[in-house]
Amino acid sequence: MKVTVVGAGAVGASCAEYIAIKNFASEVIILDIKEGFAEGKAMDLMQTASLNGFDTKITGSTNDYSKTADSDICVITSGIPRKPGMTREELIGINAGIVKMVSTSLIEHSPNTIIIVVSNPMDTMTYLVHKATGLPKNRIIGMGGALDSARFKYRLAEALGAPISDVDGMVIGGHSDKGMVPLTRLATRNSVPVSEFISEERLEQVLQDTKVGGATLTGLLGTSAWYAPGAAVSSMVQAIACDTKKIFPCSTLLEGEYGLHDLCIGVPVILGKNGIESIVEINLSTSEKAHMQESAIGVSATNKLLTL
Ligand SMILES: NC(=O)c1ccc[n+]([C@@H]2O[C@H](COP(=O)([O-])OP(=O)(O)OC[C@H]3O[C@@H](n4cnc5c(N)ncnc54)[C@H](O)[C@@H]3O)[C@@H](O)[C@H]2O)c1
Ligand SMILES: O=C(O)C[C@H](O)C(=O)O
Repeated sequence: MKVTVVGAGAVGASCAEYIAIKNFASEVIILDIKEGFAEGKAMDLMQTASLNGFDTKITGSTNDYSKTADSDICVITSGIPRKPGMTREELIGINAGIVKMVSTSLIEHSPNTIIIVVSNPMDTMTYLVHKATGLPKNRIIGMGGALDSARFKYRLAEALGAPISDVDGMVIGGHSDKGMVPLTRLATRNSVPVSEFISEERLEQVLQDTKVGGATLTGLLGTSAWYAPGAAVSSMVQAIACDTKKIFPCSTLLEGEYGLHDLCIGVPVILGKNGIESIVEINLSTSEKAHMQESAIGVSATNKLLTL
């Protein structure tokens, strides 16, 4: 199993580290445009191998895509992150050009690969990769919902005073401050609806804190987060590499599912060796449907800013 991660920055390196520590891939290539940067990150990570007990071989490359040839999975984390006070959508001007160039370079060398898009604004970048590469929809997957759901579970556990392992919940919709749709109605503590334990007001606070999870961290860190994003990507890579068929909310091209067309947005999917094995259509309440519709309008408006 060969995995390429483009962008050796905060998220790319964290993602490569978690993939290596989980020890399911034989090879991870990290590629960056900055001279020597990916090679340095790869060497530093390889020097953790004996300490962390993994055999994954990590190699760095400065923009040499021939090193990425025949990758089974490629992750795109290249591009600029936001600064405090910015929205993810404001990154489109710089990141669209980077993501377009990177995705076409990747498939030149790995025509059968599965691409996971991380760069922001992620739903629009995932749509752009569709337009730029023409790959089948099961092989282009945006990462957002896995991270947002992890943050949702963190906030739920905090509100419930429960261990996170006792909590389950999912966030669908666009990966944006306004567009996320945390499914509070379906969240549970060990199979019991969370509404049995906490008030509607507290649950609303959990929902709001979840939606601004990325912005909150950006305010604290001065740049956007990397540990949870890296862990979220690595879990998706593992599900594909090990053909687990686990459900993750992912950004995927919708062609009528959830009543939506011609955009990529977060919905539950089954991940396996073919990438997206299927989209899971769950019954949403009237208000969840309305939030999803509103979220889709936001994503489509950002898509319109692309020059395709
Ligand atoms: N989808 C998500 O949930 C999620 C989560 C976190 C971050 N992000 C996004 O991921 C991106 C990366 O964030 P980061 O914190 O790692 O940023 P970073 O600045 O630490 O790293 C980005 C890296 O991309 C490299 N790069 C730029 N242009 C490139 C090119 N053409 N080819 C190869 N490499 C190139 C840079 O040299 C840099 O090393 C940002 O757009 C950020 O908003 C998304
Ligand atoms: O918040 C950001 O800009 C980065 C990322 O999308 C996140 O949610 O951490």
